[in-house]
Amino acid sequence: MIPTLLRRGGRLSIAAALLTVSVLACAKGNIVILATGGTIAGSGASSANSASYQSAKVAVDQLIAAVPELQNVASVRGEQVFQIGSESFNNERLLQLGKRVSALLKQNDVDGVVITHGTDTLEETAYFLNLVIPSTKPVVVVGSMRPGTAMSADGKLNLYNAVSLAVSPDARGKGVLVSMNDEIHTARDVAKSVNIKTEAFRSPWGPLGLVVEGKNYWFRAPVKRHTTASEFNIDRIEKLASVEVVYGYGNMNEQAYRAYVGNGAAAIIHAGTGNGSVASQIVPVLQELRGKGVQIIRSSRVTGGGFVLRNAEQPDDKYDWIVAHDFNPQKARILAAVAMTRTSDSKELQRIFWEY
Ligand SMILES: NC(=O)CC[C@H](N)C(=O)O
Repeated sequence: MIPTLLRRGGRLSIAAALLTVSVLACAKGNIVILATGGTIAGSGASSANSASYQSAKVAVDQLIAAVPELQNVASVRGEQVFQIGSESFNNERLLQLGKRVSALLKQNDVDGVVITHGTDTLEETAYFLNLVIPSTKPVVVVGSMRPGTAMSADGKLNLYNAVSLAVSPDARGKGVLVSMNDEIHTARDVAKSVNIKTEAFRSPWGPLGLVVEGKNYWFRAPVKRHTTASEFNIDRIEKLASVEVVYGYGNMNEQAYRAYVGNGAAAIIHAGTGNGSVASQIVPVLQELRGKGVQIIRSSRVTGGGFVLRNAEQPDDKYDWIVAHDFNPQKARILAAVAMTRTSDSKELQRIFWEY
């Protein structure tokens, strides 16, 4: 471009060329970091405190200031949405965060959003956003396992990778992503699998790729419906359905199921043993609750790859129950809570569990 302009000669052309070059050099994408708390905003008493510290202490502007390298990859600004441990997320906070993400992504001056988040329920928020945000712009959810005050803290690099991922054109249209420990995961699959190590997040079907020194290396892409291909849209959701999880174990009793339904639960996620199996004394209870209109959704408490199929272990067709397929119980709760804003038909709900 410059030689062409120079050949045409004249001072104006040279000035235009220089202006174009400097605009191109500065044309970094705009990323908004929505901070919600967690260990990535944590602070400990000493640098040796990698595991005992207080989460949700450091404000978003301090997080950004601590990584000046962010400004090399994007124009970054922050908003403090919450300052909480992610165990204190609830449906109202999910909706508030989702609506803010959706509003930001509609702006022409926003190219992507990074959400800093505690790791305990990170996979639930990320999957929720994956279902309801109608945008191809990247949304990257990131946390850390050590507070910024600790030796070998992982937050800075995780944040740098998350921002460089969020500003990448090749991250568009891949649904909500989780970037931790140099890996890129789809929000659909990823789950916190270890609670003390920096390699805390795993996807049973593998990560989508790696991010190394701000460059993405992709190996696969999500095939399930998400974001712009989803039938759910945060802009049309004002309240999530009441869905509760009951954990399966030996010596099960019926009290938790009945208590939740008595309190208005529209669906119960049965976090069953193995294949989502149901103890013989619980089967008639779940049949009775289904008869009252409550949806019964069988999932597995198995970590790292639960997989529940219809009519395996229990006759789901006969009982009109639903299976959660490969979703862990907490993600099954999110999907059911979103899906039941649109339908209370069990066949439709089962279709949704296969498709998303
Ligand atoms: N590593 C973490 O982020 C855990 C801290 C806290 N329990 C949270 O989820 O926010």
